Amino acid sequence: TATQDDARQPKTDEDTAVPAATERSLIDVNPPRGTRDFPPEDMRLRNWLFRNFREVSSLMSFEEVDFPVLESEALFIRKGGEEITQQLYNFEDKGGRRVVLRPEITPSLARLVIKQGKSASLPLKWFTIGQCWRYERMTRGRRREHYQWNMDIIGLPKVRAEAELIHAIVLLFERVGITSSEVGIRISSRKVLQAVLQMHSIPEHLFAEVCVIVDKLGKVTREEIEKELMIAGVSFEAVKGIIEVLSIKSLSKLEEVLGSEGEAVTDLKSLFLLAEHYGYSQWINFDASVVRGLAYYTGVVFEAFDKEGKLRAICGGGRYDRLFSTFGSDNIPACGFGFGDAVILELLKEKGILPDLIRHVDDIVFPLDEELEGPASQIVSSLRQIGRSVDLIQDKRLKWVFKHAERINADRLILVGKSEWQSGAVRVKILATREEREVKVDELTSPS
Ligand SMILES: Nc1ccc(Br)nc1
Repeated sequence: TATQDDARQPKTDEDTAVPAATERSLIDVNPPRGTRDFPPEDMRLRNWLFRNFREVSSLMSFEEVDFPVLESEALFIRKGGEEITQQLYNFEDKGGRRVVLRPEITPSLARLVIKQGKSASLPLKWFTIGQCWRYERMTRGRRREHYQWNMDIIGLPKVRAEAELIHAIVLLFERVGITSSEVGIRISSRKVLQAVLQMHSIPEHLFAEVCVIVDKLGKVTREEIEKELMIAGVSFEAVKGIIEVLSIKSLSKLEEVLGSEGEAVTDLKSLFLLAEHYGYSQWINFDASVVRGLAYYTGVVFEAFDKEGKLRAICGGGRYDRLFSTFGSDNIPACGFGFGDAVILELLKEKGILPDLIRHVDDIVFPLDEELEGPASQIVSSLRQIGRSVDLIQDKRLKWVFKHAERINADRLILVGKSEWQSGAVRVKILATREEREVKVDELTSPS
């Protein structure tokens, strides 16, 4: 468009009549703060990643769903002081409604399950890939949007659901070339923390808030954690107990501390046994410090991380068995994870294993002069009719066309020339063999 042309370069052709001294102010060509454009090369990489998300979802027999990026603010108002609810991209629309650009997917998913009611026969295995937003003061210069692959299993109370979700994550890593020596999946259960709070008679209503605070372990100082826990009403003794239990790194040690009968230990032992059967034990380890930062998790929680510790969590998730009742619905057990589009690509880049995503087109068609544009269009149409991708080139010199054919890895370059056309033929160059010959037009669409 004119603006883009102007943006690219000032006009120098004498035949472009630009008034001598016009005031032209260039628009800001950058996207809004914290957001990204996806020019073709980046879009090819994003599509490659999303194709892998979709293929894993299909391997697991998950159904795709989608929701509006715009949601009612009420869906995300919850106690517990989570970062995600303190950074809502919220505003009032022209109808005076309080709305948000969604910060996560799970509440929308729960909303749709409730809306579908009995017509949604459980268990449901749903996935989506959607853009999520946060409004963060740009002081930290972090992105304000990212895309998340979400996989959720609704209606299965047992840890075999979590075992399925972790299998999906492992399958994804294997597909994109990541190994278990580079990435691990830390697993724990919030029932560990629940047991500790019960041991110290900490009231249930503090559970979610304590989880959100404890999730900051490793991100803020231990003193800060202890201070926030005390402010939240957790006794000094309980704070010590919490920190002590969360430093446990083995299930056997956890069993020593909590006993063998509690749900935390039995759930985790079942999950690690299932992992053996799936054959992905080498990807996972128990780590009691994993609690995740979302208030609504109630059971098993997990997150994938790069073992060099350079990056933020690659993905994370867990069981949320009370979310539906907090929305006023009959309660439905559920678990799920979110897998962002940014950290995984940073990791692949850092490992030097980003895929080389070349362009390709089956045919390039180029009329050698203007009066042959009609015949060229006729050829293009017949080729596309049989499903061949065709790049029709106009207003270029032949030298540029040859270079372009190499650049976009065309299989064939079809030159429409006057003399050949008069005998119902065109010149075809096969790029792979560099062979060039005259071909009858109706042969172009026959399987070669
Ligand atoms: N929840 C959320 C949304 C957007 C980004 Br970027 N990160 C996290």
